[in-house]
Amino acid sequence: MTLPPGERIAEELAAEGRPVPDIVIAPDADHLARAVAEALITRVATAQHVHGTASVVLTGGGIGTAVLERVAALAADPPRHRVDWTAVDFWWGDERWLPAGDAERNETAARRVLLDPVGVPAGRVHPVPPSDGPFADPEEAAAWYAGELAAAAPEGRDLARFDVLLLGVGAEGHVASIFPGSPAVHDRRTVLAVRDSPKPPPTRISLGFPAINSAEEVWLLAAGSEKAPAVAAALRGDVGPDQLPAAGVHGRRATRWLLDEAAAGQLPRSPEPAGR
Ligand SMILES: O=C(O)[C@H](O)[C@@H](O)[C@H](O)[C@H](O)COP(=O)(O)O
Repeated sequence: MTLPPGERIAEELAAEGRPVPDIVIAPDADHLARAVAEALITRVATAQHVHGTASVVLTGGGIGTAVLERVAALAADPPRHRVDWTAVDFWWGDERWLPAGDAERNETAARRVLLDPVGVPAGRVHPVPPSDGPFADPEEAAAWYAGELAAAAPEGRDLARFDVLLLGVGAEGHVASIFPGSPAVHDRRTVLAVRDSPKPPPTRISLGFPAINSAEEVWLLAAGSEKAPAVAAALRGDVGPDQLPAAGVHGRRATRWLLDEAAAGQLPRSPEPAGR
């Protein structure tokens, strides 16, 4: 599999003194999902080696779910992939405010394709509350989820440790349920209710920037040519997070953009080697 790095844009960012994210470009969405799944398993295994446990924040969306399907397939080959699935905590970067078990909930998809097949224990799955749960409205549910994140904080930290936080990227540059020009962009809370989302359903709960950017590693996933303008603008840094929320996220230790060729289509590229 060819995964050429986005060398030229990295050089440009470095020349401007801006932090250089890691850019990986896979040939297509299928190869991307496989490559991200392999990388995620390796990262989780490493975190377990160091901390005894690992913690992953999941995203909704097509490529995010495809990655989890691939992780489940790889997990069926334990001699190659030694992850203890009973020692991985799963949180969500955003959720749709819908009843438990609704097919549109990010939790429902994640349980079906990965969490149930690999046998993650209930106590390690931390779903955002559903609309038919104990909370009267998404604001109350968001406040409760913020409390859960705080309660899981290791000593010396305010929030649970996130080893990897996955984020799909919308064509207009949204991440989690932080949409361009919405109040969520400026909200400093760790978890917030989102109303009037331009992407259905309209009511959602999302981590805010402070929680997203507390992750050790943030992995932004994008496949398809409709994502190319947002990806290029976010990486060039010429548009701020208010217009392009994807431009406002970064991990404490690493920020990785994991793209397919189509989503990377508007990035500056190194010249083709002579003779090709
Ligand atoms: O619940 C959601 O809708 C999301 O978490 C959302 O932020 C998603 O990740 C992006 O819209 C990308 O989705 P696609 O990969 O399907 O384009």
